[in-house]
Amino acid sequence: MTTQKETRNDRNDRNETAENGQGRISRRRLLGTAGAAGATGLALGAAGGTAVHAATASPATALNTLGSTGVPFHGERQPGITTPLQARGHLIAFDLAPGAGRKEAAALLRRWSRLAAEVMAGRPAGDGDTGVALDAGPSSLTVTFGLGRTFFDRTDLTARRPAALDPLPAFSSDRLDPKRSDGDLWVQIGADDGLVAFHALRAVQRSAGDTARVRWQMNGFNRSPGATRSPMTSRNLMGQVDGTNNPKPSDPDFDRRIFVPAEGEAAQGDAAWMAGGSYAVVRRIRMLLDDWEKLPLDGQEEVIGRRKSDGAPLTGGSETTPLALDKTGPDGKLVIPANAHARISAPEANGGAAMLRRPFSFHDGIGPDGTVDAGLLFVCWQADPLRGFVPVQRKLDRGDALSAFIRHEASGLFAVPGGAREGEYVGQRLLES
Ligand SMILES: C=CC1=C(C)c2cc3[nH]c(cc4nc(cc5[nH]c(cc1n2)c(C)c5CCC(=O)O)C(CCC(=O)O)=C4C)c(C)c3C=C
Ligand SMILES: [Fe+2]
Repeated sequence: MTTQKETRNDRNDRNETAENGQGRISRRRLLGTAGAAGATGLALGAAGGTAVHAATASPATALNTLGSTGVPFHGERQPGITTPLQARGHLIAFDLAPGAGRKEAAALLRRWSRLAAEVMAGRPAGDGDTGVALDAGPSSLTVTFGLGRTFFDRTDLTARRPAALDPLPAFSSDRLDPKRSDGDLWVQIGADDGLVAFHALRAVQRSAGDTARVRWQMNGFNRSPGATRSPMTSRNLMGQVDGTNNPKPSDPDFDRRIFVPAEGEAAQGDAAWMAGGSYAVVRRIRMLLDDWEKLPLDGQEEVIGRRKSDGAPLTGGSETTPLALDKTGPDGKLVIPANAHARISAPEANGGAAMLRRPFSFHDGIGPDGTVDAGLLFVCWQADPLRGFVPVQRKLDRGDALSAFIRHEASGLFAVPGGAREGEYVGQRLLES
């Protein structure tokens, strides 16, 4: 008989175990880890970030590195923040059901955390597993949990709500649909396989039981690993190389900008439970592709300030060359226009404000107005939205050339607590202290 603790593809490995300091894992899996580490280096090029990979392939199934690459659920930080962009994504927000309070919310987060640890390791989702992910390895699945502003009122924890969850300011270009915005709880699911991602999504939905109801769901995608000759920064649905100037985990101030510190002002008092956590701003940004695609190439490049072919600044060099913001052309005009998106959003133009952008593209067919309903599920991560998303969006709202081609249609801000240690669940430090 196969136990739930076993990997979907790991049934022959039962007797070949070795201690890894965190419990027992299969010897073949340990060997596989070394192989997957090579793949980690490849994957990092897509989004930057670190993920510890544990492979789960057995010789019987000979998974390639895409399927066998796994991301651990337990750790100081939640997965899905610095994990390289995955090919598939689901964003889903829940509201606690009437009558569900702190006790029920704690039980739900405990259930979800257990479930996430299982499916991220490539194991079944418990009794009644749907079988959708049978045959597949973990495929870089990540499940990330966040708490919305209203969660704290529903659970009588208003006094512990961090100031960073104050509502985002209204922006003049907002066209937000409240039904597709906010939510008590938020779950981000990413994987490099569509079936593995869907399997986790359904398991999360079913495990919500009577405690929480789906408020909204959005489905997205990115380029699949291996689709390009070598690992490259991904493109968005406007065709631009998008993600070049993201903060890198190797930057000296990366942790300070993206994660709430364990010590210092931000970690004191009522929000100490957020140590190691981060704040996610989620925006559904529709792209007005019919208008964008009519714009000639040089016009498109001026909107961003970078070449479309390779993402290099219009001032020359390659993708990673810094923008020469002061450079003028023979006509005396700035080569990177004053309203170019890359100029306006740069940290230098925003008092150093920075965020880690980790989006998914979306395509939901044709909208009621007959135009394509596609764009960017913009997800950005920061230690404090007032030093990340807010100042940058304020600036973009006032004079970004890209504004004519996009529409912000939904919005959410979520506190994403630090990772759960073994035996712990996400949010436990808030809910049980
Ligand atoms: C408030 C934050 C931002 C929103 C909203 C946003 C929307 C958005 N961006 C693109 C395409 C590109 N953005 C690029 C760079 C870039 N964008 C932001 C912020 C927001 N973008 C930042 C902070 C940066 C980096 C600026 C820098 O440091 O140079 C680029 C250039 C390549 C890159 O660095 O990633 C593109 C292309 C779209 C299509 C979009 C909404 C749909
Ligand atoms: Fe941008």
